[in-house]
Amino acid sequence: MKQDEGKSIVLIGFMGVGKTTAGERAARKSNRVFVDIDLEIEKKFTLPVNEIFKKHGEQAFRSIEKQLIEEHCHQSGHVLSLGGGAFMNSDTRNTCLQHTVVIFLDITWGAWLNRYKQLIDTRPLLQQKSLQEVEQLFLERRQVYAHHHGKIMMDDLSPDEAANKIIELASSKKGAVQKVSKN
Ligand SMILES: Nc1ncnc2c1ncn2[C@@H]1O[C@H](COP(=O)(O)OP(=O)(O)O)[C@@H](O)[C@H]1O
Ligand SMILES: O=C(O)C1=C[C@@H](OP(=O)(O)O)[C@@H](O)[C@H](O)C1
Ligand SMILES: [Mg+2]
Repeated sequence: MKQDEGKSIVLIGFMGVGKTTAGERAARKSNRVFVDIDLEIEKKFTLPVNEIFKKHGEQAFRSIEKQLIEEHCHQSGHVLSLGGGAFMNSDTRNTCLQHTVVIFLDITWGAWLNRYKQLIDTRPLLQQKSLQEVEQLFLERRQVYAHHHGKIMMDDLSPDEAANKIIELASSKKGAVQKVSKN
């Protein structure tokens, strides 16, 4: 990687927190290339995520997801929005933490609940679960998202405000991240 281009920024967090929306804006504002991993998976299967889960199963989705993140993590100067489940894979997690600046977009359960209805049609994992089970998943995953280089609380942020914070936080973390990657 050319040092002056900088590491890519990887956005993690629970489904619906705003990784795709804020990531696209952060990339545009900072002249970086934006990659949404879900969109790349959809292009590979030529199907929406929901249909991939139905026709090919979650395992097939996770396998391509892992492969695509691995490829994109080694590019410099990009903004990558991951799907909310991608970081549960320990290989993916370690690759991202080693080669990119990982930013956790966090949200409280109460604020997330306001988005639930607008998410359910397009997020297969929400369709199979009661609200209580979704909350359990939210809490479990939050512990895994705790492995990050920086965190932004999204409750009261517009997509543009979140994008500005992502750019600011990523540039402030550059030194610390370079130190980690040398080990
Ligand atoms: N900062 C925000 N404030 C309010 N709603 C948002 C915000 N960011 C995204 N949304 C809305 O929440 C939904 C999920 O956003 P999305 O970017 O797809 O999240 P993710 O990629 O984390 O699943 C979309 O309907 C989007 O319009
Ligand atoms: O949390 C998950 O396991 C998933 C999150 C989704 O992405 P978003 O986090 O962008 O909604 C998408 O990858 C798929 O529906 C599975
Ligand atoms: Mg997304």
